[in-house]
Amino acid sequence: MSVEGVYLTTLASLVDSLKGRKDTFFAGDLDPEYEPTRAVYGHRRERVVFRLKGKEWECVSNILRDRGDVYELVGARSDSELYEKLLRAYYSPSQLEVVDFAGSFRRADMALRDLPFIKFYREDGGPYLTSAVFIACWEGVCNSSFHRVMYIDDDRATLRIVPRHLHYMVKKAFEAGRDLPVAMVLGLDVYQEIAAAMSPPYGVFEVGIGAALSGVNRVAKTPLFNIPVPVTASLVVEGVISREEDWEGPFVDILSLVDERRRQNVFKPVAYYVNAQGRLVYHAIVPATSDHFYLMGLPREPLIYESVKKVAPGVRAVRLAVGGGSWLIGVIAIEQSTRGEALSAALAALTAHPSMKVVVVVDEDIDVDDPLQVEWAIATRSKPGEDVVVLRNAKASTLDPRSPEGVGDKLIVIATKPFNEPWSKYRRAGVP
Ligand SMILES: C/C(=C\C(=O)O)CCOP(=O)(O)O
Ligand SMILES: [Mn+2]
Repeated sequence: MSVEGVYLTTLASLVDSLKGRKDTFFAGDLDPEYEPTRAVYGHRRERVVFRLKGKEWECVSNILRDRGDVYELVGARSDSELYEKLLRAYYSPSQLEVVDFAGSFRRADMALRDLPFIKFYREDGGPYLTSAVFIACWEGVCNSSFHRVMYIDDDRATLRIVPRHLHYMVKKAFEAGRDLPVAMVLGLDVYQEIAAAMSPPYGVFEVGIGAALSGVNRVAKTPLFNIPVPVTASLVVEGVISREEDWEGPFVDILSLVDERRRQNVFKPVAYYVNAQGRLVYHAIVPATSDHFYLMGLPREPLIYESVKKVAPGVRAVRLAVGGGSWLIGVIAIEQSTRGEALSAALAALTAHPSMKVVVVVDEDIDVDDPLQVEWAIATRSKPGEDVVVLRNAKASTLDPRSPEGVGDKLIVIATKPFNEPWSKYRRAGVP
């Protein structure tokens, strides 16, 4: 939601911009147990603003109700503009300017119980933070990524670390006989959130990507661990990811399934810092609702698009379908220019997003946002004996109960018109 071209570069300014808007539901004080989930489920088409009973936080949910909200925030009018903007930031992260930490944050006397932990679903193993971003640096490389955090007590919380960059840093620190110092950041602006979800190659600091998107490139280095954090954050918690393990989960994830309980490392807070305005604003992402889909899945689409474009220059659209939790099912629309291109496009999509389990390739006349059109394409344009490929035992999503330990099968469905056949047999009849 850029206001006349000015990007809303803090979560507080975004919340302020919602005041008086008809498309916002002001829910008042909510009990942190289930009430935020109920409010979001009851107001899917509205932004939801609330306070958590007994806590100081202003919370906002449903920031991203649909793709249109992402376009508006990034200043794009179409997928191609959105992808172009996200990829430009991805390949040209901003140079970060380091400013004085004391100018942006002040030390606060807080404990984990003061943070906006919410129990979202009956099946959740405890109250959770769902928009905490962890920033860590190891041997000159800094990384920023989302991790769900489960409250244990005032000094301990477990976080889910899937085997990506933070996992690698934690492993390296443990091999060196050390806990990993981190900054847990809450209330980041949405541009930094998108960047943290993009997963660029190891060595690229996501905060530079977020800065390129928002235009705010200022970071401050935390007093104890010297970790650069965006000055837009509401709260910074310095702490360590310790070698101690405890239970994390169960937790209802993006697929609306109960992700299993696992032994995970314990986060131990050391010092809390509130932004200089003293305003605690939090993005309460209700799992398996639109904020989750558009913050976790959508930032992967430009990377899938780019990968597909290498082998299929006529790629028209890329979707992580909401029916697959915006994570497991991809739909790719291409204008075919050579034989075999559709299969290569499917392989490129699977490579770009290893959590993708099913990929359907359709022609350019199919609307990738309309599951009925995708079904129609499968029904009329695919010949299963030739157009269905199953790959076994590849890297897969840890969220899929059919891919234990993140190893699973892939399904490719080519639902494009056979390359050499005429369109006349395959075109949908029009109404004159
Ligand atoms: C744990 C994850 C998401 C969630 O809790 O909703 C990330 C899963 O990533 P994979 O690489 O697909 O396992
Ligand atoms: Mn990274």
